[in-house]
Amino acid sequence: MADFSLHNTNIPGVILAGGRSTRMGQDKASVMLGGRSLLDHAIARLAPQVSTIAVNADSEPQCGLRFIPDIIPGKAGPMAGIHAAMAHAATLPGVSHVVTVSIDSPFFPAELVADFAAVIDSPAKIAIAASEGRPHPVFGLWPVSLGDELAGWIATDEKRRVRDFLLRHNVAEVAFPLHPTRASLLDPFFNINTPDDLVEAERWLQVLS
Ligand SMILES: Nc1nc2c(ncn2[C@@H]2O[C@H](COP(=O)(O)OP(=O)(O)OP(=O)(O)O)[C@@H](O)[C@H]2O)c(=O)[nH]1
Ligand SMILES: [Mg+2]
Repeated sequence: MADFSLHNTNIPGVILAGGRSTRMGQDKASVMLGGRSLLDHAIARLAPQVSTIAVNADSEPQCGLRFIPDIIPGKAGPMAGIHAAMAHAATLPGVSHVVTVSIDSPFFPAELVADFAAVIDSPAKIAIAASEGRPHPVFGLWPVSLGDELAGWIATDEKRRVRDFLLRHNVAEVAFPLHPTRASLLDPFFNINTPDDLVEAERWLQVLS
């Protein structure tokens, strides 16, 4: 039997909205989808699942939520945002893990945090999302105790690929099913990186029940 279980009433969430948005050509947080910004989509989807929400970005978003910039300078990639999330969550009382979601996947599962929490059976375990056999490691539940180690890894690893960091740890990959719509099945981690992806996301929004 597992000797550790996570109470999913005290898991803070961080929306990862940093990065360069090169392919989109504009800050993804303020990109509009179905009349709402991607930031508002992420907040609406995450709020029922977490105890608090903070936004990791380069500049303060106009949403009134706690703003946590990268601590490690130089746009070091998604792991820098995950590091900022861990450092922030480590200041909150009684918190062992923090969940991260990406700003550019607005259809992520409503059960994300509950399904992550269910597989955490030791304090140092990481859970990351997968769909259709592919991992989506920016969607993860991270032990806040890994903050210092992650900072050291970012400082020394050349490529700073999330997958390489995960290889060093106890990780559970949680597979999420495709989501039924009035058209075909939607990958809940559908990712908006380009203006064309945004057009496709608008089409998905029309057929979601
Ligand atoms: N904090 C932080 N987050 C980042 C950084 N780079 C990417 N991200 C986040 O990581 C996730 C995946 O980002 P991508 O879509 O791969 O990259 P992007 O920089 O937003 O866009 P591209 O420049 O088009 O690759 C998103 O949630 C980004 O906000 C970074 O340097 N710092
Ligand atoms: Mg992306």
